[in-house]
Amino acid sequence: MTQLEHIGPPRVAPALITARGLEKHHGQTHALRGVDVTIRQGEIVAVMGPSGSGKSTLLHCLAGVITPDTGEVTIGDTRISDLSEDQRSLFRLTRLGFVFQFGQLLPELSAEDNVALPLMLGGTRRARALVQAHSWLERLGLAGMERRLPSELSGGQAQRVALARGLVNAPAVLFADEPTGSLDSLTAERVMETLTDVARSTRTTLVIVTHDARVAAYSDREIFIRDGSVTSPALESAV
Ligand SMILES: Nc1ncnc2c1ncn2[C@@H]1O[C@H](COP(=O)(O)OP(=O)(O)OP(=O)(O)O)[C@@H](O)[C@H]1O
Repeated sequence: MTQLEHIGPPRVAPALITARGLEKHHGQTHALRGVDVTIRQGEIVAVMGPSGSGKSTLLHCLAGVITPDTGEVTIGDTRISDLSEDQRSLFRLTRLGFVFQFGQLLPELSAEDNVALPLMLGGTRRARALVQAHSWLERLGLAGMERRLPSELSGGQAQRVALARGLVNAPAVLFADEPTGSLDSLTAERVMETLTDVARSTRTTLVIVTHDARVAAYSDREIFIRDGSVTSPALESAV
């Protein structure tokens, strides 16, 4: 690209996730109190806040894992609240990726089968799914470990396998809930570098729930939640 091509108005990516007026109760607990969130295509966003503030509840509403009591979530041109439960499952399987704190790899499956699983559940044949799984494992520095069981991997390696599994279906959005919470700080940094490098190079939108400022430092933007409401970063730093 020449320097001239940089001249002109800044290119602003379109909104990919729009949530409006999200309210959610868990029993007596008012976990979300009218949350509005807009996340743009390719953005890396950290959702931060104290324990119990509603971060995971927000992530689960955005990803269609749970439905809000009121309010709407749109991803791309799909209004999640309009989908039936089966349609939401299929949408999650084919359009979204997930990474959790402890990886949640299936212990009886090898690394390659764990990564291939979302594709196979979506109807891809095993041989073809394994080709893509191998390519992601190699990209994440795990070539040669395809046949290992999760118990034969280090914590950082297992979390990379979980990243590969989250990315294998080329999701529009990768949701990560405390993705480095079970790792030591050096391994956590390496996993975050890998995660954000891959997200940037593939233009994958990344939503990370974390209470760790070192993890949030890898994001483009932070959304702070306190007592179920979004607060501004300036307000948060004053609290
Ligand atoms: N399934 C549930 N049943 C009852 N209460 C729940 C349930 N899930 C969450 N809560 C409550 O809702 C509130 C928000 O929980 P949430 O898990 O979203 O917070 P969080 O910010 O992700 O917390 P943490 O950082 O500790 O994981 C908390 O008070 C929690 O106890």
